[in-house]
Amino acid sequence: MIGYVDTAPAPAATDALSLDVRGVQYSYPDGHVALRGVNLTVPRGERIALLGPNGAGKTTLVLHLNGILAGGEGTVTVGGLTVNRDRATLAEIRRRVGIVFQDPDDQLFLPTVAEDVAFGPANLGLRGAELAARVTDALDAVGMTEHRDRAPQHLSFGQRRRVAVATVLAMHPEILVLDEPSSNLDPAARRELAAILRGLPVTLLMVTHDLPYALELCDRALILDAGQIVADAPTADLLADTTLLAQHRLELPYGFQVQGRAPSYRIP
Ligand SMILES: Nc1ncnc2c1ncn2[C@@H]1O[C@H](COP(=O)(O)OP(=O)(O)OP(=O)(O)O)[C@@H](O)[C@H]1O
Repeated sequence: MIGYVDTAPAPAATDALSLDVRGVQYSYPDGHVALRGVNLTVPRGERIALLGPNGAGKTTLVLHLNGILAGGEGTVTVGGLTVNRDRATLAEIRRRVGIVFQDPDDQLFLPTVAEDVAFGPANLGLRGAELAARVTDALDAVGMTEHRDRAPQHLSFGQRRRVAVATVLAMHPEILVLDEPSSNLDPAARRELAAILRGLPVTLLMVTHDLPYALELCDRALILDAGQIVADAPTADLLADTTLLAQHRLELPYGFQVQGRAPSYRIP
């Protein structure tokens, strides 16, 4: 085990604790074991990068955070509420944990941007001025106000990703989970999205293969490999440990160097 890997018992539920994942194991119906006992604690307001090679279990873990996947061992708690199959609980969990999937087209399906952003809060029962304010604020937060009456399918990929973020922000989530937020963005769009994400007052968990993006946005990073968290440390320390990165098929871009405490942060 490397870094500050969390093997401690679950801390008591507190307002400062946004997410707690305890002993989560999961096998797909075909018997493939994807998660092998994941423990993870995220204090409110932290920004965390979830790194790991293809097939490590990152998406499987993310899908446990709002109950899309369940049924294995262990528990997931969001702001003190345990994820389970109860309908009322699931609805509240899905409000608290907003997931922005890699492909924005998975989240945009209505004729206009504003309607897509209104869809979630309208389902929560919001109407009138309150609903309008949710839409306006969410579009403002991602810099898409001027596009509110356009058809999502006429927007660029980068614009659609911003709208997908807005659809989640309109739900006032406690935790924003992003799957590969920088993929397919040009350098300017990548930088602009980073500025938006940095300014959001939410707990953020970001799955990414873009290690410089993880460094830019997240103070803390985890490596998940073969269904287990194998490192949990300040992002700079973790990315400075080139041996560790190589062990888990992670690579920094050519010429990119990180100053960190590697490998002194390792627990022997
Ligand atoms: N529906 C499924 N049925 C069976 N096995 C699956 C299913 N979905 C994923 N897996 C397996 O579970 C493991 C974890 O997959 P997962 O998609 O969570 O990895 P990942 O870390 O998100 O990978 P990537 O970086 O490629 O997106 C993989 O070995 C994968 O083959």
